[in-house]
Amino acid sequence: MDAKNFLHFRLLSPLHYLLLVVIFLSVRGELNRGFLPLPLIFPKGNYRQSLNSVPKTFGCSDSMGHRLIIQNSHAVRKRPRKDGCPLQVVCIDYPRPELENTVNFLEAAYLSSSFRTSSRPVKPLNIVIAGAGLAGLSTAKYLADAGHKPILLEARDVLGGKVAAWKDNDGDWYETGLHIFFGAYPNVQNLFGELGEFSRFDFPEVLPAPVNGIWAILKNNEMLTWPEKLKFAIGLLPAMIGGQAYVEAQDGLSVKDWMRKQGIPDRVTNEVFIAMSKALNFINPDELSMQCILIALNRFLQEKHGSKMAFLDGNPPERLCMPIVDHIQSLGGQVQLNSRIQKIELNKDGTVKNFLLNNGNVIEGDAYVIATPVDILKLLLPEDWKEISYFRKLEKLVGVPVINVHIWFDRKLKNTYDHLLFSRSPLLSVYADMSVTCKEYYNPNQSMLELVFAPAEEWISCNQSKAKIVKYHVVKTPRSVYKTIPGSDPCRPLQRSPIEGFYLAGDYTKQKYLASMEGAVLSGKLCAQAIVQDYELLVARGQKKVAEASFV
Ligand SMILES: Cc1cc2nc3c(=O)[nH]c(=O)nc-3n(C[C@H](O)[C@H](O)[C@H](O)COP(=O)(O)OP(=O)(O)OC[C@H]3O[C@@H](n4cnc5c(N)ncnc54)[C@H](O)[C@@H]3O)c2cc1C
Repeated sequence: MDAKNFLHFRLLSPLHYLLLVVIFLSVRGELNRGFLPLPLIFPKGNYRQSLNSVPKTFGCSDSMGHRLIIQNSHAVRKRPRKDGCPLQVVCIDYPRPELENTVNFLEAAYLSSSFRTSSRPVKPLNIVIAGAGLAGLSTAKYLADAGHKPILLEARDVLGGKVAAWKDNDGDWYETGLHIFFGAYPNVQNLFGELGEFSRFDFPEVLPAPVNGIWAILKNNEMLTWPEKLKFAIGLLPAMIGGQAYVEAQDGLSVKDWMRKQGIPDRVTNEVFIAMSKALNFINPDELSMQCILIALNRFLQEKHGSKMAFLDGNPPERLCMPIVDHIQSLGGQVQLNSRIQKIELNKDGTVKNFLLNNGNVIEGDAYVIATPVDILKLLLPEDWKEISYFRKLEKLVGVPVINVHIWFDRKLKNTYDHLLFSRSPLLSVYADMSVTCKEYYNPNQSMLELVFAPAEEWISCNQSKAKIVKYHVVKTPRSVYKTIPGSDPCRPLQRSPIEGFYLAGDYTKQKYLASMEGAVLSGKLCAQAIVQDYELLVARGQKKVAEASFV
C-alpha cells in the first residue's frame, strides 16, 4: 500500500465506521418511534397485581417541557418471564420522540405517579427515616405521596446533607459543595415539577444525541489532535453500542487501564479524563472505576440534553430542600432537625425495635430507613448484622474527602463565565463565579468564586493559609460521596435489606445514576417503592407486635 492509500485507509475507515454507527442508532430510533418499551420489570409472582396498579394513562414533561401522555396499552408478554415482565407503552402527543431521553423521563414520571395513584393504605405506616439529605427527603416525600406517615430525623440543624449551606454574618451563603444539575436528571426535574418549582431547561435545538456528543468531541481542536480524537471516538464505540450491560461489565477496570486497553493514548486520558474523573468522583483516572465514566457518558451521549448544565437559583436548603419539607408536612409527615440516631436497637429476632436518639428519645415505627452516608451507616450497624453479606460488602464503600472553598473578591473578576469551569490541575476540580451563575448570589460589582478542591486526601487536615483575600469560607467534607473504585459496584446495596422492615436510601445504594443528587433522589424513590410493595408484610408485622405486647 503506498503512502497515499495508507493515509486514506487510516482516515476514511474510522469515519465510515462512525457514520455507520450513527446511521444504526438513528434507524433504531425510527423503528421504535411511537412504541416505547418502558423498562419497568415487575417482580416475579406479583405480575397481575403490578399490572393492575399501572395507571391507565399518565402524563409528564421531559427536559424540553414537552408534554408526554402515556397510554398503558398492554403487556408484551402474556406470561411473566423469569425476571419479570416489561410493559409496552404507547406514547402519544409527543412532538419528536427521542427515545433514550424519553424512556428515562417516562420511568421517572411513572415511578412518581405510581405513588399518587396507588390505592390509599387502610392503615398508613409510620416510617422512621434517618438523614434529611436528598435521599431521605425523597424517601419521605414519596412515602407521604403514597398515603403513609414518614418521620424524618436529621442529625444536624440544617437540611440537605451534602447540599447543606449556611449564611454568614454578612448574609452571604457558603455551601458544602458546588452543585450542578444536568439535563440527564429526570428524577430531580420531575421532583421540581411535582413541587410546582419546575424550572424548564432552555436547551438549544441543535443535533440529536449521540451526534451532538460526537460532534462536540470532533470539533474541539485545542485539547486533542485529529488522530487522538479518532482513536478516542473508536475506543468509545463499544460503550455506545453495548449499552448498560457493557457498562456494568467495565467496573473492574480503572479509567486509565480501560483507556490503555482500548488503545486510547495517555494524552487523551490526561487532557479529558483527569478533569472528568475529578468532577464526577473527586479522584483521578488511575483510581476511578471506568464504569463511572461510562455511565456518565451513556447518559450524556444518549440523551440529547444530558450534558446541559444548570445551577440552582438560590441556596440549596431553602430552594431545594424546604419545598420538599413543606410538601411532606402538608401530607401529615414530620421532619425534625437536631435528631441524631445514636443506635439501632434490635428485637430478639434481629429486626429493628427502635432508633435511639442521642438526646435519649426512642422512636418506633412500622419500618425503618437509614438515609445517612454509607460511612455513618457502618458505624451504626448492630453487631448481629455485621456478618450478613449484604452489610459486609459495605466495607468497600468509603466516602472520599473533598473541600469546598469560597472566596469573595472586592471587584468583579474579568475572566470568569456564566458556567461551570473544569480544571486538570493537581488540586482544583470544578469552580464557578457564583456571583454570576446563581440568581440569589448575584452581585454586579464583586465576584465570589466557589471552588471544589479534589483529590483532597492530603489537604483535609491542613490549616487554611492567610492570604490577602477579603473573605473566605472553607467547608471540608472528610467523607463525601463513596469512592467509585474498580469493583465497588457489586457492593452497592439494594434499598430493601435482608432484615424485614429495614431499608436503605442514599446515593451509594443501587440505582442507575452515579453518586449524585439525581442518584440520591432516585434511591429515595426506590426505597419508598420497596416499602409500599412490602405494605402487607409490614402491616402483618405491626399486628404481630401488638398481639405479642398484649399477650405479655
Ligand atoms: C463538594 C461536593 C460537590 C458535589 N457536586 C455535585 C454536583 O455538582 N452534582 C450532583 O448531582 N451531585 C454533586 N455532589 C453529590 C451530591 O451532593 C450527593 O450525591 C447527594 O447530595 C447525596 O445525598 P444523600 O441524601 O445520599 O446523602 P447526604 O447528603 O450525605 O445526606 C445524609 C444525611 O444524613 C444525616 N445524618 C448523618 N448521620 C446521621 C444520624 N446519625 N442520624 C440522623 N441523620 C444523620 C446527615 O447530616 C445528612 O443530612 C457533590 C457533593 C459534594 C460533597
